Amino acid sequence: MKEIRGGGAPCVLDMDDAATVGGGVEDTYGEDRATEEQLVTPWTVSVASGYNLLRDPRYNKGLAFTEKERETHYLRGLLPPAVTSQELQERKIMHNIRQYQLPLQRYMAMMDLQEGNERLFYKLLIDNVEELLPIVYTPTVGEACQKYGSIFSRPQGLYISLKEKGKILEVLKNWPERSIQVIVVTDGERILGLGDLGCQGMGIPVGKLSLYTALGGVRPSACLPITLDVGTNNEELLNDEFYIGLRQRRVTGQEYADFLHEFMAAVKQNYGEKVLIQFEDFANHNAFDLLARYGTTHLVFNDDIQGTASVVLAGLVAALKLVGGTLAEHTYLFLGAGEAGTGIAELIALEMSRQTKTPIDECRKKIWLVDSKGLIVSTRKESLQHFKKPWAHEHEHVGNLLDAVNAIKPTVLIGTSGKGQTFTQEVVEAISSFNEMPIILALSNPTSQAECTAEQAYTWSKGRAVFATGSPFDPVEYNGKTHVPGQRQTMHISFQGLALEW
Ligand SMILES: NC(=O)C1=CN([C@@H]2O[C@H](COP(=O)(O)OP(=O)(O)OC[C@H]3O[C@@H](n4cnc5c(N)ncnc54)[C@H](OP(=O)(O)O)[C@@H]3O)[C@@H](O)[C@H]2O)C=CC1
Ligand SMILES: CC(=O)C(=O)O
Ligand SMILES: [Mg+2]
Repeated sequence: MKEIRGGGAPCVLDMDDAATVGGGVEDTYGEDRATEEQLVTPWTVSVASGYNLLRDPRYNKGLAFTEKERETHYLRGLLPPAVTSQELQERKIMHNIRQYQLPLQRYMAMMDLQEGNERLFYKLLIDNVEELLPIVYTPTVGEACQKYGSIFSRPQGLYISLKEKGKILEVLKNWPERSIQVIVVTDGERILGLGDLGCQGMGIPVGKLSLYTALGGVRPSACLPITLDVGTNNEELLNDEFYIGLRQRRVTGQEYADFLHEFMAAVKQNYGEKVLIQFEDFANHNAFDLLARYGTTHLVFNDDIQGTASVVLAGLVAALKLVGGTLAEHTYLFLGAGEAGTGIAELIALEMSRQTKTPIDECRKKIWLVDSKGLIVSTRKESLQHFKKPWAHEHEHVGNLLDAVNAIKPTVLIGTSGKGQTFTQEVVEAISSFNEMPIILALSNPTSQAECTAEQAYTWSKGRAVFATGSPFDPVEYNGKTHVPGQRQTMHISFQGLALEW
């Protein structure tokens, strides 16, 4: 047995109950065992009770507090008399959320719930994942970030700005939780395909971490969303009176590197070396360097480079069962040669190399990428960013995607450009003219930035495309056949904002 003393009465925990459950973090607060019937002791600094308990999202149960709990925790009179189950509360909230016409209103309702009753929020998310994922993550989170200054009510994570330079460790200590397992951090420079949203990128770490809990089972108290505010180059935000970040342009070079270094050191000092730091939506001129710099000293992961690659490879392996052939027998063409594009390309090449025992350089030759200047070819090598160089193959200059499709004749076309409507009718018809079942992945987020819509992909390929998107699309009817996840050979990956449908 051990005794924990807060400001109120001592609480006695059975040590077996406090045992480590997963990831090496002790379940100090009893969250792993919490059910609706059994209220875990509501520790804050002291045991929360009465009015404070109702305002503590981690322990608030709203009208689901039982008569006994209302008595024990000084809640009498603070709640209306009805006692309702969590299930009834869930039905009520879903009913209310569905009344909202605008996705952003639904997003705000979900954020309110997260701030008011965390367990109900996660129950809702888990039970209605297909419906609510597009609300708490892409596409709606993109609009939420664009308007974050206007809709901001309460902070949901840590904001660490240049004002805190030299004091980042102290700032981390202001966060109420000690046992952090996962940090998702952004500097807001490449939010989905929407560009630099500065401090308002906070919606991304908050949304991604809610998926860690809802889909991955990581305790909410072990998750920490962080936004590093190093300024923004978004003039519209700098001139927006509601903007919540620093009103200055981004710092770069040594000043940026020093700030990031202080942050990385402070995280390790405060939470130990086992905390996972997930970099999210950094611009590529920083993302690759951060991963390389901290890959050997910290437990780091870049979702856009590495996470995307793993779900796309998994999707391709599944697609090949339908289309036929091995990874090495296919030819790949990417639109977009940044984090997502080169990250996916590298993992495909690695797996191809593993499967065929062929040197990776040879495997890379099956993969071609187009960036804003055209096909990446060897004559451009000198001027290319380092992460593009491995993809500079021998070929004459090709200036645009349509010409590249006709020249390379890919069997797989992958969009990671962040630019909407770039898989035009000509492009889809071209790839469909020499493939019975072209694999087309329009991965850019949010929906407005998708390279093409599901309807366009199925219509222009005459229903033959094996199609996947980054943000979800409704089922499409083409020639009397409904192309919908769950019908035909369907696979659906809903993590990482990726919905693969075929
Ligand atoms: N579905 C998913 O799970 C994921 C989706 N994404 C999405 O992928 C997109 C890109 O992200 P990321 O790779 O990090 O971004 P980057 O900025 O690193 O890369 C974008 C790439 O697209 C190229 N590009 C931009 N516009 C055009 C154009 N009109 N024609 C040809 N190429 C163009 C850029 O060219 P240049 O280098 O010449 O500037 C660059 O190579 C985003 O929309 C993001 O939301 C990202 C991660 C996961
Ligand atoms: C899904 C994701 O991580 C992105 O679009 O950036
Ligand atoms: Mg991302």
